[in-house]
Amino acid sequence: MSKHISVDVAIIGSGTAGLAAWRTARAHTDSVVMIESGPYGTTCARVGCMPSKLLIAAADSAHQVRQAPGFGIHPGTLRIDGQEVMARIKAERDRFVGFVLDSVASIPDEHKIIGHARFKDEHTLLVDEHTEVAAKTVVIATGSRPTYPDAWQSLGDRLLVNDDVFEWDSLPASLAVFGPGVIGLELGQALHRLGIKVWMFGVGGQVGPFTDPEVMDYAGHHLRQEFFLDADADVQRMERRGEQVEIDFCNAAGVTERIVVDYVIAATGRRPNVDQLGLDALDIERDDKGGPVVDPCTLQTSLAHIFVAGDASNQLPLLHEANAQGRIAGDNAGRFPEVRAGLRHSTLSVVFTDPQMAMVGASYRELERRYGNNGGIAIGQSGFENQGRSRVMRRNLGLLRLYGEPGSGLFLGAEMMAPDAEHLAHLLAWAHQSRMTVAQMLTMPFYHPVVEEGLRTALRDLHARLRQGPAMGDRCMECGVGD
Ligand SMILES: Cc1cc2nc3c(=O)[nH]c(=O)nc-3n(C[C@H](O)[C@H](O)[C@H](O)COP(=O)(O)OP(=O)(O)OC[C@H]3O[C@@H](n4cnc5c(N)ncnc54)[C@H](O)[C@@H]3O)c2cc1C
Ligand SMILES: NC(=O)c1ccc[n+]([C@@H]2O[C@H](COP(=O)([O-])OP(=O)(O)OC[C@H]3O[C@@H](n4cnc5c(N)ncnc54)[C@H](O)[C@@H]3O)[C@@H](O)[C@H]2O)c1
Repeated sequence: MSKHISVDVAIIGSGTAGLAAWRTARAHTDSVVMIESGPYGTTCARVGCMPSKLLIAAADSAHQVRQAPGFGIHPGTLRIDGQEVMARIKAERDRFVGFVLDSVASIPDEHKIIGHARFKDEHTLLVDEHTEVAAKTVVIATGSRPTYPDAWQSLGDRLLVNDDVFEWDSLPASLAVFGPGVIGLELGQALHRLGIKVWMFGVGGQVGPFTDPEVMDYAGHHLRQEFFLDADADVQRMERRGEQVEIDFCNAAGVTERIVVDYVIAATGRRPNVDQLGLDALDIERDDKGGPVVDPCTLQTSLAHIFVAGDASNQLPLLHEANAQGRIAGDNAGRFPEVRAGLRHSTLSVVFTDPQMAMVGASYRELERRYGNNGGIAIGQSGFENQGRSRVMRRNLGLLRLYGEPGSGLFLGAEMMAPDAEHLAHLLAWAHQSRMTVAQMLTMPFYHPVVEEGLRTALRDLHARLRQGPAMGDRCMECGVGD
């Protein structure tokens, strides 16, 4: 090691969590370093949230053109220029990355080290072979990376992960997407709507983030109307043939079918980047996947001066969580040993499919565990097929299920595939974090005609099932003209 430094706080990773940790730690001390082994710019801006939403925005545009005849509008032949689509995505992506690079540039040079960090011991990090950092506290904010079966490596450059999609100069003709989870569905549906022939394969029947079987069934059924989706696929063979990939799978009729695609996208989950940190050098408590056990309120590990934030913590791999966790961990690392329990928000996640998917508060599976599966919770629901505003917009697809606690009437959580779920989910998350009862939520104002009236229908249903309000009629008034 050519250089030895000593600091109060060392942060490993300069993604969303690392940058947030740097800002909050800096409020306590100027003796902070942030170590980064890859390019600056964050996963969110470079290969995650932002480019994926840009791709989806282009796909939405194509979809609206295709939907226009349903309103009596006939825009003519749709032409999708793959080069222009990708050029806009990359230009806007670069703009978002540029904002992050600007804020990284504003961090003093002495606070930044380039290289891969690993632990030598509880208070010492080695960065590549050039710097040894002695730190009073450490924040691990190393993010996550895609994971897929090793055997798929044989596909060479025909095997892609999300990062690769955003480097395309144009759009391919055909794809197989493995993993109908969050990334697979967002990318797969968008690419299908951009004219690519998409086959999507899953395991075990899981679709999207859902744990409520009714919402999952609804989503699977609806998505299958749009593109090929086998959520419990029997894929028998996958082999590279020249510049393409040949896949044999057992189709719904039980017959082996062969497809040939330009690329395979692996969207089969992500793993925290904690396996190359030299954790074996530490006597730190680990979970069953080998990651450090992390206190959700302080973000401390069993070694009190080592914190984990963002995707690396393996809690909720979402952007706002990375930011919130980074702030808590950085604040605690800076103020150590006077650590504080930070505010953890109610769970809120949104998948930008069409219709969107969302989860709020406790999931159905969590509540089943907590309350038992013998009717322990009350469930209210509403469909969006006949919801007034949704029908007006011809976006009348969706199922919203709300969970409430019998007796107290507390709102516990929700799972949904619904129009504008991103907005419904925020209302519900705010109510959940405010610990509102279903009765209190029903006293809130609802405009007309809006998608939120569908939420009110589900709340009334839940209220009735909690036996705190009148039974729902077969048809609710607001589906048509409103209250
Ligand atoms: C395709 C896609 C779409 C997404 N869409 C959304 C969305 O719409 N909404 C949402 O909320 N979330 C979304 N996410 C998730 C979100 O992007 C992540 O939760 C978030 O970016 C994680 O931030 P982070 O700081 O934990 O990790 P990162 O931003 O990945 O930062 C980790 C950093 O640590 C560095 N590093 C790793 N190991 C070391 C080491 N040993 N030494 C030094 N540096 C190291 C890495 O190079 C990296 O720069 C999406 C993710 C993907 C992949
Ligand atoms: N809108 C958003 O907020 C957003 C968008 C993208 C990603 N993310 C975050 O990134 C995380 C990771 O996303 P992801 O989609 O990679 O993971 P995921 O866990 O959501 O989905 C992985 C899917 O792959 C399936 N699978 C696993 N092995 C398989 C195999 N061999 N063949 C076929 N299918 C297989 C799983 O059953 C699951 O359905 C998400 O949990 C989310 O937190 C969020």
